Amino acid sequence: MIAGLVKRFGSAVAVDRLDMRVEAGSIYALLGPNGAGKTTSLRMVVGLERPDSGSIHICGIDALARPLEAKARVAWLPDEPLLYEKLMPLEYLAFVAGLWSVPAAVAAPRASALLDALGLEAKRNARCENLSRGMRQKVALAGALIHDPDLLILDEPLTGLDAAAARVVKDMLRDRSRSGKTIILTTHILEVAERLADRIGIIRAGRLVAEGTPAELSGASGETLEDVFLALALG
Ligand SMILES: Nc1ncnc2c1ncn2[C@@H]1O[C@H](COP(=O)(O)OP(=O)(O)OP(=O)(O)O)[C@@H](O)[C@H]1O
Repeated sequence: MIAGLVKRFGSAVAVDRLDMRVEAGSIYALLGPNGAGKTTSLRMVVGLERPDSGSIHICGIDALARPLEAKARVAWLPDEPLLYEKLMPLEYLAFVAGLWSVPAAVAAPRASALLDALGLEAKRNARCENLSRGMRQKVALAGALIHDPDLLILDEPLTGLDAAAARVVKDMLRDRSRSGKTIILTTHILEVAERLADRIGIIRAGRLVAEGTPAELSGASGETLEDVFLALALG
Protein backbone atom coordinates (compact mmCIF):
# COMPACT_ATOMS: atom_id res chain seq x y z
CA MET A 1 0.00 0.00 0.00
CA ILE A 2 2.92 2.38 0.82
CA ALA A 3 6.18 1.85 -1.01
CA GLY A 4 9.42 3.74 -0.77
CA LEU A 5 7.78 6.76 0.83
CA VAL A 6 10.11 9.67 1.49
CA LYS A 7 9.37 13.06 3.05
CA ARG A 8 11.99 15.72 3.77
CA PHE A 9 11.52 18.95 5.64
CA GLY A 10 14.44 21.06 4.47
CA SER A 11 17.47 18.88 4.92
CA ALA A 12 15.83 16.70 7.59
CA VAL A 13 14.40 13.36 6.46
CA ALA A 14 11.16 12.74 8.38
CA VAL A 15 10.13 9.60 6.47
CA ASP A 16 12.84 7.52 4.86
CA ARG A 17 11.84 4.95 2.22
CA LEU A 18 8.91 3.64 4.25
CA ASP A 19 7.19 0.47 3.05
CA MET A 20 3.95 -0.58 4.70
CA ARG A 21 1.16 -2.92 3.71
CA VAL A 22 -2.13 -3.06 5.58
CA GLU A 23 -4.61 -5.80 4.75
CA ALA A 24 -8.24 -4.82 4.17
CA GLY A 25 -10.35 -5.46 7.25
CA SER A 26 -7.42 -5.38 9.63
CA ILE A 27 -6.29 -3.08 12.43
CA TYR A 28 -2.72 -1.87 12.09
CA ALA A 29 -0.95 0.00 14.90
CA LEU A 30 2.00 2.20 14.08
CA LEU A 31 4.33 2.63 17.03
CA GLY A 32 7.45 4.70 17.38
CA PRO A 33 9.13 7.26 19.60
CA ASN A 34 8.32 10.98 19.40
CA GLY A 35 9.44 12.39 16.08
CA ALA A 36 9.78 8.97 14.40
CA GLY A 37 7.64 10.08 11.46
CA LYS A 38 4.31 8.41 12.26
CA THR A 39 2.10 11.47 11.83
CA THR A 40 3.98 12.65 8.74
CA SER A 41 3.56 9.21 7.13
CA LEU A 42 -0.15 9.12 7.82
CA ARG A 43 -0.63 12.72 6.71
CA MET A 44 0.84 11.66 3.36
CA VAL A 45 -1.55 8.71 3.16
CA VAL A 46 -4.56 10.97 3.68
CA GLY A 47 -3.25 13.54 1.21
CA LEU A 48 -2.33 16.33 3.62
CA GLU A 49 1.38 16.19 2.76
CA ARG A 50 2.91 15.48 -0.61
CA PRO A 51 5.68 12.86 -0.49
CA ASP A 52 9.02 13.65 -2.11
CA SER A 53 8.98 10.16 -3.58
CA GLY A 54 7.27 6.82 -3.23
CA SER A 55 3.78 5.53 -3.88
CA ILE A 56 0.55 5.19 -1.92
CA HIS A 57 -2.34 2.94 -2.89
CA ILE A 58 -5.64 3.00 -1.04
CA CYS A 59 -8.16 0.27 -1.84
CA GLY A 60 -6.22 -0.27 -5.04
CA ILE A 61 -6.39 3.42 -6.01
CA ASP A 62 -3.17 5.31 -6.72
CA ALA A 63 -3.60 8.09 -4.14
CA LEU A 64 -1.04 10.40 -5.73
CA ALA A 65 -2.45 10.10 -9.24
CA ARG A 66 -6.14 9.99 -8.24
CA PRO A 67 -6.26 11.87 -4.92
CA LEU A 68 -9.97 12.72 -4.89
CA GLU A 69 -11.03 9.14 -5.48
CA ALA A 70 -8.64 7.89 -2.84
CA LYS A 71 -9.67 10.54 -0.31
CA ALA A 72 -13.34 9.58 -0.67
CA ARG A 73 -12.46 6.18 0.81
CA VAL A 74 -10.52 7.52 3.80
CA ALA A 75 -11.16 9.33 7.04
CA TRP A 76 -8.49 11.00 9.15
CA LEU A 77 -8.77 11.72 12.85
CA PRO A 78 -5.87 13.96 13.92
CA ASP A 79 -4.57 13.92 17.48
CA GLU A 80 -6.01 17.37 18.14
CA PRO A 81 -9.11 17.55 15.99
CA LEU A 82 -10.73 20.88 15.23
CA LEU A 83 -14.48 21.20 15.59
CA TYR A 84 -16.77 24.05 14.64
CA GLU A 85 -17.19 25.45 18.12
CA LYS A 86 -20.57 27.09 17.72
CA LEU A 87 -22.20 23.98 16.25
CA MET A 88 -23.90 21.28 18.27
CA PRO A 89 -22.68 17.71 17.69
CA LEU A 90 -25.59 16.79 15.41
CA GLU A 91 -25.14 19.99 13.42
CA TYR A 92 -21.42 19.35 13.12
CA LEU A 93 -22.05 15.81 11.89
CA ALA A 94 -24.64 17.05 9.38
CA PHE A 95 -22.07 19.57 8.13
CA VAL A 96 -19.33 16.96 7.76
CA ALA A 97 -21.76 14.58 6.05
CA GLY A 98 -22.55 17.36 3.58
CA LEU A 99 -18.85 17.76 2.77
CA TRP A 100 -18.78 14.08 1.87
CA SER A 101 -22.07 14.30 -0.07
CA VAL A 102 -23.74 11.80 2.23
CA PRO A 103 -27.50 12.23 1.73
CA ALA A 104 -29.25 13.69 4.79
CA ALA A 105 -31.58 10.69 4.96
CA VAL A 106 -28.54 8.46 5.46
CA ALA A 107 -26.48 10.86 7.55
CA ALA A 108 -29.09 11.80 10.15
CA PRO A 109 -29.78 8.31 11.55
CA ARG A 110 -26.09 7.45 11.27
CA ALA A 111 -25.16 10.58 13.26
CA SER A 112 -27.68 9.76 15.97
CA ALA A 113 -26.47 6.18 16.18
CA LEU A 114 -22.84 7.30 16.44
CA LEU A 115 -23.58 9.82 19.18
CA ASP A 116 -25.59 7.22 21.07
CA ALA A 117 -22.86 4.59 20.71
CA LEU A 118 -20.29 7.07 21.98
CA GLY A 119 -22.42 8.01 24.99
CA LEU A 120 -23.07 11.56 23.83
CA GLU A 121 -26.88 11.46 23.78
CA ALA A 122 -27.09 14.03 26.57
CA LYS A 123 -24.84 16.45 24.69
CA ARG A 124 -26.74 16.56 21.43
CA ASN A 125 -27.86 20.10 22.15
CA ALA A 126 -24.64 21.41 23.66
CA ARG A 127 -22.31 23.53 21.56
CA CYS A 128 -19.00 21.87 20.79
CA GLU A 129 -17.16 24.69 22.60
CA ASN A 130 -18.77 23.55 25.85
CA LEU A 131 -17.77 19.90 25.60
CA SER A 132 -14.95 18.31 27.55
CA ARG A 133 -11.76 17.26 25.76
CA GLY A 134 -12.79 13.60 25.67
CA MET A 135 -16.27 14.45 24.43
CA ARG A 136 -14.77 16.57 21.66
CA GLN A 137 -12.56 13.65 20.71
CA LYS A 138 -15.65 11.47 20.46
CA VAL A 139 -17.54 13.99 18.32
CA ALA A 140 -14.52 14.19 16.02
CA LEU A 141 -14.46 10.39 15.78
CA ALA A 142 -18.15 10.39 14.89
CA GLY A 143 -17.30 12.97 12.20
CA ALA A 144 -14.62 10.70 10.83
CA LEU A 145 -17.12 7.84 10.60
CA ILE A 146 -20.05 9.71 9.12
CA HIS A 147 -19.22 8.78 5.53
CA ASP A 148 -18.49 5.19 6.53
CA PRO A 149 -14.89 5.18 5.21
CA ASP A 150 -13.21 2.02 4.01
CA LEU A 151 -9.98 3.16 5.65
CA LEU A 152 -9.99 4.99 8.97
CA ILE A 153 -6.72 6.52 10.11
CA LEU A 154 -6.44 7.75 13.67
CA ASP A 155 -3.60 9.60 15.34
CA GLU A 156 -3.52 8.81 19.06
CA PRO A 157 -7.28 8.18 19.23
CA LEU A 158 -7.43 7.15 22.89
CA THR A 159 -5.45 10.00 24.38
CA GLY A 160 -7.59 11.90 26.84
CA LEU A 161 -10.42 9.39 26.91
CA ASP A 162 -11.54 7.91 30.22
CA ALA A 163 -11.46 4.14 30.63
CA ALA A 164 -15.11 3.66 29.69
CA ALA A 165 -14.84 5.88 26.62
CA ALA A 166 -11.62 4.19 25.56
CA ARG A 167 -13.41 0.85 25.78
CA VAL A 168 -16.29 2.11 23.66
CA VAL A 169 -13.91 3.43 21.01
CA LYS A 170 -11.84 0.22 20.98
CA ASP A 171 -15.02 -1.86 20.64
CA MET A 172 -16.19 0.38 17.82
CA LEU A 173 -12.89 -0.01 15.98
CA ARG A 174 -13.00 -3.79 16.41
CA ASP A 175 -16.58 -3.90 15.11
CA ARG A 176 -15.58 -1.88 12.06
CA SER A 177 -12.69 -4.16 11.32
CA ARG A 178 -14.94 -7.21 11.65
CA SER A 179 -17.24 -5.67 9.09
CA GLY A 180 -14.35 -5.44 6.64
CA LYS A 181 -13.20 -1.85 7.18
CA THR A 182 -9.51 -1.12 7.59
CA ILE A 183 -8.03 0.84 10.49
CA ILE A 184 -4.60 2.33 10.99
CA LEU A 185 -3.79 4.05 14.25
CA THR A 186 -0.83 5.45 16.07
CA THR A 187 -0.54 5.04 19.79
CA HIS A 188 2.00 5.43 22.54
CA ILE A 189 0.00 3.02 24.68
CA LEU A 190 1.66 -0.30 23.90
CA GLU A 191 -1.11 -2.26 25.58
CA VAL A 192 -3.62 -0.76 23.16
CA ALA A 193 -1.54 -1.89 20.20
CA GLU A 194 -1.07 -5.31 21.72
CA ARG A 195 -4.75 -5.88 22.44
CA LEU A 196 -6.33 -4.16 19.49
CA ALA A 197 -4.08 -4.52 16.49
CA ASP A 198 -3.81 -7.45 14.10
CA ARG A 199 -0.39 -6.17 13.10
CA ILE A 200 2.03 -3.70 14.60
CA GLY A 201 4.69 -1.71 12.79
CA ILE A 202 7.50 -0.04 14.69
CA ILE A 203 8.94 3.03 13.04
CA ARG A 204 12.18 4.70 13.95
CA ALA A 205 13.79 7.69 12.24
CA GLY A 206 11.27 7.38 9.42
CA ARG A 207 11.91 3.71 8.69
CA LEU A 208 9.97 0.59 9.57
CA VAL A 209 12.29 -1.39 11.83
CA ALA A 210 9.94 -4.24 12.78
CA GLU A 211 6.54 -5.53 11.85
CA GLY A 212 4.37 -8.46 12.82
CA THR A 213 1.44 -9.63 14.86
CA PRO A 214 1.64 -8.73 18.55
CA ALA A 215 2.51 -12.37 19.25
CA GLU A 216 5.21 -12.44 16.58
CA LEU A 217 6.81 -9.27 17.87
CA SER A 218 6.86 -10.22 21.51
CA GLY A 219 6.37 -13.96 21.58
CA ALA A 220 9.49 -15.41 20.08
CA SER A 221 11.96 -14.52 22.78
CA GLY A 222 9.54 -14.36 25.69
CA GLU A 223 10.01 -10.61 25.89
CA THR A 224 7.13 -8.19 26.35
CA LEU A 225 6.11 -5.86 23.55
CA GLU A 226 7.52 -3.07 25.71
CA ASP A 227 10.94 -4.77 25.81
CA VAL A 228 10.90 -5.24 22.07
CA PHE A 229 9.67 -1.71 21.44
CA LEU A 230 12.27 -0.08 23.69
CA ALA A 231 15.08 -2.10 22.17
CA LEU A 232 14.03 -1.41 18.58
CA ALA A 233 12.66 2.08 18.81
CA LEU A 234 15.07 3.69 21.18
CA GLY A 235 17.98 1.32 21.34
N1 LIG B 1 5.70 20.68 8.98
C1 LIG B 1 6.90 20.31 9.40
N2 LIG B 1 7.98 21.07 9.17
C2 LIG B 1 9.21 20.67 9.57
N3 LIG B 1 9.47 19.52 10.21
C3 LIG B 1 8.42 18.73 10.48
C4 LIG B 1 7.09 19.07 10.09
N4 LIG B 1 6.25 18.07 10.49
C5 LIG B 1 7.03 17.15 11.09
N5 LIG B 1 8.32 17.54 11.09
C6 LIG B 1 9.46 16.79 11.62
O1 LIG B 1 9.39 15.47 11.09
C7 LIG B 1 9.78 14.52 12.08
C8 LIG B 1 8.69 13.50 12.26
O2 LIG B 1 7.58 14.13 12.90
P1 LIG B 1 6.20 13.37 13.14
O3 LIG B 1 5.23 14.37 13.68
O4 LIG B 1 5.83 12.65 11.91
O5 LIG B 1 6.60 12.32 14.26
P2 LIG B 1 5.68 11.34 15.14
O6 LIG B 1 6.29 10.00 15.02
O7 LIG B 1 4.26 11.50 14.76
O8 LIG B 1 5.95 11.91 16.60
P3 LIG B 1 5.02 12.00 17.93
O9 LIG B 1 4.98 10.64 18.53
O10 LIG B 1 5.80 12.96 18.78
O11 LIG B 1 3.68 12.55 17.53
C9 LIG B 1 10.10 15.31 13.34
O12 LIG B 1 11.50 15.53 13.38
C10 LIG B 1 9.38 16.62 13.13
O13 LIG B 1 10.04 17.69 13.78
